[in-house]
Amino acid sequence: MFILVNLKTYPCDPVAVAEAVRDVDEKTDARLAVAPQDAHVERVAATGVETWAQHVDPIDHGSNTGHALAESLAEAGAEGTLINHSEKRLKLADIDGSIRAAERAGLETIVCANNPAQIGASAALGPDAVAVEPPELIGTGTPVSQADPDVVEDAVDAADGVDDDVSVLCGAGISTGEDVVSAADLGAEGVLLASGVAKADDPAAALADLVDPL
Ligand SMILES: O=C[C@H](O)COP(=O)(O)O
Repeated sequence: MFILVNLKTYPCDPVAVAEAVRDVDEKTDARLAVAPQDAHVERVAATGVETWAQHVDPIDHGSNTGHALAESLAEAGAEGTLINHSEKRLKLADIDGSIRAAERAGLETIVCANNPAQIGASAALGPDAVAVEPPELIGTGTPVSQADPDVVEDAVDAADGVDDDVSVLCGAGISTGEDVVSAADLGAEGVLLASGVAKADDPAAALADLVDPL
């Protein structure tokens, strides 16, 4: 299982969380990574943890202001990027452009989507993976893999129907190892989570619990 911890703009210490993720990653067969804010990518990557960007824009070097350039994030140490997160929605043409920008910079891609229909459309654009996240469950602590298993299974079917090389993750409310096991049982190859680690009193303990049953 791939466990991607999105730090969003939570007021946690990104380096401390990154070090905890790195330490847990070294003790489990699961693959763990962290997606910090752009300003923290370089410091987080320096810990040795697999580091992801939260977003890239569909742009190239040039006359662009206030954008996230894929090449710059890759140079800072990012190995992959989220695209179209529920909190950073893009138009279809921009999702396509962001995937192409990420590919140009050598970044792995996960396109997020609200539901199985959007997962199918996203898979058709050829990312490495897609992640289904019902927006109403994000940040609630109610795990999508247990509260809405159909949406995960339908997302897996939707992606497989378009391109079975595209991996499917699920996210929203995931915070325990039991939630991760439920996601795997539904066919997800990974989980995307945030508050369960970034807002935990003890992120290292929360991470240990996430991988314990794997
Ligand atoms: O990127 C992560 C997802 O939006 C899930 O967030 P959450 O784990 O706080 O529900």
